[in-house]
Amino acid sequence: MTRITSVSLRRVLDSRGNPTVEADVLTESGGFGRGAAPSGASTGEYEAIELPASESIAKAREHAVPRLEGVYAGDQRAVDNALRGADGTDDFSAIGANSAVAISMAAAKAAADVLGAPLYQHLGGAFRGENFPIPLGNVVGGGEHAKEATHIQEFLAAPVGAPSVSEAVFANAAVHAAVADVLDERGVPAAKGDEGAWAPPISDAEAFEVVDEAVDRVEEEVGFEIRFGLDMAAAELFDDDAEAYVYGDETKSADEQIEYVAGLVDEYDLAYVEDPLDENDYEAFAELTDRVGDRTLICGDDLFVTNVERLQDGIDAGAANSILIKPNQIGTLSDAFDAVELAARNGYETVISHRSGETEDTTIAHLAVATDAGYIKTGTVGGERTAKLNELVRIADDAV
Ligand SMILES: O=C(O)[C@@H](CO)OP(=O)(O)O
Ligand SMILES: [Mg+2]
Repeated sequence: MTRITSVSLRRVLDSRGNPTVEADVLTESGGFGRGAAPSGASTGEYEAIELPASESIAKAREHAVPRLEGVYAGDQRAVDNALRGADGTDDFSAIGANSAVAISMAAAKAAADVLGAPLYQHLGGAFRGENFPIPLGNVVGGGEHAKEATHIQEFLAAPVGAPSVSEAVFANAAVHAAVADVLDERGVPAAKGDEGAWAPPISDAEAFEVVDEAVDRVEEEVGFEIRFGLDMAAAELFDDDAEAYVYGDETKSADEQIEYVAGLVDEYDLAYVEDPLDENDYEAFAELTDRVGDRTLICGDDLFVTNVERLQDGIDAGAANSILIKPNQIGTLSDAFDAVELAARNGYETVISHRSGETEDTTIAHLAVATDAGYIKTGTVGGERTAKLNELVRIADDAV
């Protein structure tokens, strides 16, 4: 029933207006699935390779599509193995991880369609967990996502005490709105960055004050605990030649960076810190985790790139205590599931994540529920972000 009869690929717009790959998968019994690849701006050095959309489509049409016809979409490993076999490299540099992930997601949806099950149920199976992820909502940002704003890439609201997904999602939107009020009161103009977060021309120190104040206001209003966290995207701050983290005119050594982040965790009771150190510095990650890992999540994004080998290195070194999962960093859903499983077996928390360049695709909302992830990072406002958040609200409605 789920035997694939056709795979078609096209170029569509992503949220930055760049071309990205969309895949449609059809099965012999009429099942249909559509998936679209997201795209990063602050990409990790070790990510699978995204090719220009047209090139990736041409290569995938030539090498992958013929291999996929006849494969069972319900057998996700077979689909993803066919993609790996068609590509023949470790990093999808032959057909592009953008085509690979779009097809992988489209096949999963086509199978769910045939089976008459929601995607989270198909992917998670009968024994999936009962938990719903806490959404981490980007409310202030800069770095590679907005020039002339903060050095730290993302300040993320974390509604850890929300009684439901819906209340969590609305709390993050309220923090986003409260940030606008606080900035306005301070006379700071603010445009928005790539993910819809406010991108004010203020220092990181002032951004901490603004977000702290906004979170306090909303916490009082809603009556449950809201904390906040960061994606420092420190690989983007790290200058290899200077061997230092560069914050405008200021630099910090690795030791100073550890000291700085540990201080922030305590001062602001941070719930979450992603990529606080360079993607090649497992040792510094381990040191920071040792210092503050009992009271906050230290998450590896560029560090692990959803790759089980890099995650295993991290586990061996004691680096971080959580992993960001981005299917397009590794190229297939099977690979993303393997990373989630390895993380879970070793007590690492998982955070399923969007990219800064996104589409209306909602797969990651289903993936988060299917894998029982503790968190999902998928923005706060803006259509390509609310597509996932609203899907999560629908799943929560549907699943009870
Ligand atoms: O660094 C990140 O975590 C992501 C998403 O927020 O950004 P990008 O997609 O640009 O890598
Ligand atoms: Mg990141």
